[in-house]
Amino acid sequence: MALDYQKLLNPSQAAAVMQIDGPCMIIAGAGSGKTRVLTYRIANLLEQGVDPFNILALTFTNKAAKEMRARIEKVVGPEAKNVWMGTFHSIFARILRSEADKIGYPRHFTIYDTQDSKTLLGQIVKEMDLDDKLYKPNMVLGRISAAKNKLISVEQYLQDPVIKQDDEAALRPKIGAIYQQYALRCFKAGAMDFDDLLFNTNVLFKNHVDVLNKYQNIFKFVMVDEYQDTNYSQYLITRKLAAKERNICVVGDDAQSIYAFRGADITNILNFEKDYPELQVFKLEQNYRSTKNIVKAANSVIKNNKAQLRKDVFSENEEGTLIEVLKASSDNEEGKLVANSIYEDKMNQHLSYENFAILYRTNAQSRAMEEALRKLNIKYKIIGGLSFYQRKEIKDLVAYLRLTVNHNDEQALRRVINYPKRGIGDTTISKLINSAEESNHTLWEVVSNANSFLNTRIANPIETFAEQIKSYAVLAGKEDAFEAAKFIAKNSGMVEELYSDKSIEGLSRYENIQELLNGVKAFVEDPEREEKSLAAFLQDIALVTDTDLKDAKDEGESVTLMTIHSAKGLEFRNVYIVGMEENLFPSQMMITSRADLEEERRLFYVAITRAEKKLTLSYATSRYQWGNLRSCEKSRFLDEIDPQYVDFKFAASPAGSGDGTFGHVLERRSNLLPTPPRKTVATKYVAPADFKPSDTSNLQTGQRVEHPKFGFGAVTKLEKQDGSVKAIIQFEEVGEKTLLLSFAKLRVVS
Ligand SMILES: Nc1ncnc2c1ncn2[C@@H]1O[C@H](COP(=O)(O)OP(=O)(O)OP(=O)(O)O)[C@@H](O)[C@H]1O
Ligand SMILES: [Mg+2]
Repeated sequence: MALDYQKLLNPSQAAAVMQIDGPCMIIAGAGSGKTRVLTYRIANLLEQGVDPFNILALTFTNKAAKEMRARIEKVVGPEAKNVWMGTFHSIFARILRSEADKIGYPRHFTIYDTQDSKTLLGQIVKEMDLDDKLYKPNMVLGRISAAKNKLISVEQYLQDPVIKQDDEAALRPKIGAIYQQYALRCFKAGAMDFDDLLFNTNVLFKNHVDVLNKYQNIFKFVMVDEYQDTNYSQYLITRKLAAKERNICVVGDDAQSIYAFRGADITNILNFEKDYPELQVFKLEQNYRSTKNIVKAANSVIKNNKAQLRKDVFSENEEGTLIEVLKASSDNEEGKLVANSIYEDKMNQHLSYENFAILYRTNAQSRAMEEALRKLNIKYKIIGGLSFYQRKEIKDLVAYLRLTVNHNDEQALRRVINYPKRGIGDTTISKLINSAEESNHTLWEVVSNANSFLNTRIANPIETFAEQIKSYAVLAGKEDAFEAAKFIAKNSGMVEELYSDKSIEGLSRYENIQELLNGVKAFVEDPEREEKSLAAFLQDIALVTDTDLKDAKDEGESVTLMTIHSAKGLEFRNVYIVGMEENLFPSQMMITSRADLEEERRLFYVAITRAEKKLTLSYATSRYQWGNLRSCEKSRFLDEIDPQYVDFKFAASPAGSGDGTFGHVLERRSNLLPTPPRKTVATKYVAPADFKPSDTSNLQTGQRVEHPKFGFGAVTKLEKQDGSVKAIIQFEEVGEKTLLLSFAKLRVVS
């Protein structure tokens, strides 16, 4: 049955959906249905008889792609499955895999994650005898990444006089040399980092016109969501793909461009108009997501930006409640206020915790929120931060799997060559690395022929290890991913190693390994997967983005916590934007120029426009940063919102209190709380499942800590005694305890 687009869409949306031939662009405000238009546009193409294999839709997260696919499938049926839909990285990783030989890569190339890239850069800086304080991996990776996203190759980087001048002025003249070595090492290891996936796609299309032709014929219709956040490398890929048919449709919002720091380029929107003079432009002005108040407040904020395309966004939804502002005396207090408010709204308005999201500027802010939510027994999930796949034990097992599929994967090899311990010491590993360097072999080639490089006694365990890995490869060639992974987890000794550790953390690491194996099993049993090999599984997990993890471990009804960056495109009934303070939001690091401040303001605009019904902003007048208590000033962004949309009553300093603390107001809030049933709001401390103790060798008095049994507390005194250190800690719930640091499992929370 054909869809009634006139009913599902407003006239401009419907017009954009019906326009099939030729380039089109929709640059419109938040919540105006851009993503909805793309979804129905694909549905319409399919209804018109377009082959799903001829449609390419690029989204910002895999999760967005999944949702879009599910919606289309609902209306047009299972053929929606065959539409090419995904992030730039996942789609082009797939294409690179089938064309890898053309650019000299193995078919089963590894994808290095950011951590792998940084580790490798650290190793290179050390090998080159450079100052690691000057050449911090994070900074170097940022430079290399920026170069790659502008398609600047190693050769160009080394030759460009302007770049040379820049690096010299920054007293970092060796970045080019590091880039060169880094690219070489990745290539030798058969590995690509995230930026390479786009860079190499461009290389592929540039050097192999036949390949480009092939994909131009496949992708007769190209669509891009969140176009404002594409970088040059992505822009060029889409331009090349659409060059033949010119059926390209992009949607975005210049007011929501928030990735300039990663090379996203607003000029891509302007270029688009130049590239396609026959372009049709559609305007969408009605916001369907949020109340009038929220939309007007968002407009009043973004108006302060000079650099933006003028557009009016309005809402026909209800007026809605005013924006609430909460003022707290500290970050912990802020957590409490937010948690209380969530609890209260959930109870009074019969909502589900799924309706709530807490958004913050930096991941570190989640700590105070988590603490407060846990105390009220409110379930939450964190998107981003240290994700499942970044945990040590998971990375260890995944390294075994990667090494099985691609023996040359140097970072994986270095990670597991002596884990679990098999008597291959650091000196030996250094020797192997040097031998590889000197003889111009890969590390794996040296490892698998260790006898030719080292004496027999040292070489034997190394060769045994190599044989082991080779046998895994044989197995992985015959069995599916699950059988292979299960065998490798056991045979490598990892399972036994973790099982023998009976501590709480040891147990949770063991469970994480089981969880990973469950994931592999689900992958293998998914009827929609054609390829069930270990290599296919690895590709799947290499491209999990932070936001995708929302689905990874669904713990039922829970509040969502994430950075504003990961909230792009999403919507929640009630939204809290916390940490509305100068130097935090806008971020101190980001406001050295007007352009940076405008990017921060766009980020604020993105945050506001995630809310459907209720928006709450909060700030604290003091906050722990780097272990010190600092006083903070409220964010200038709060004053930029037109006050007629804001309710400051919760933030008003109580008359006559004079000290500016929030005691009275807190009380007022607490009075508003319905008396919670005792069971739900237990004061008893509950340790989180993933509790991880910190290194406490530098513990200071005054620091806040968390103990798996005693809960939260502050260190009041540290005493040295017979070489060990005793800490006296005042716990909030159980009072003072004296603990020996060498035994106590403490997590430092600030
Ligand atoms: N014509 C319409 N009728 C009913 N609901 C609509 C209509 N258009 C959009 N919506 C709804 O409004 C909400 C926002 O739409 P959508 O997410 O597509 O907006 P967007 O422009 O992509 O927003 P963002 O800029 O945040 O990505 C969604 O819940 C969507 O289903
Ligand atoms: Mg959208």
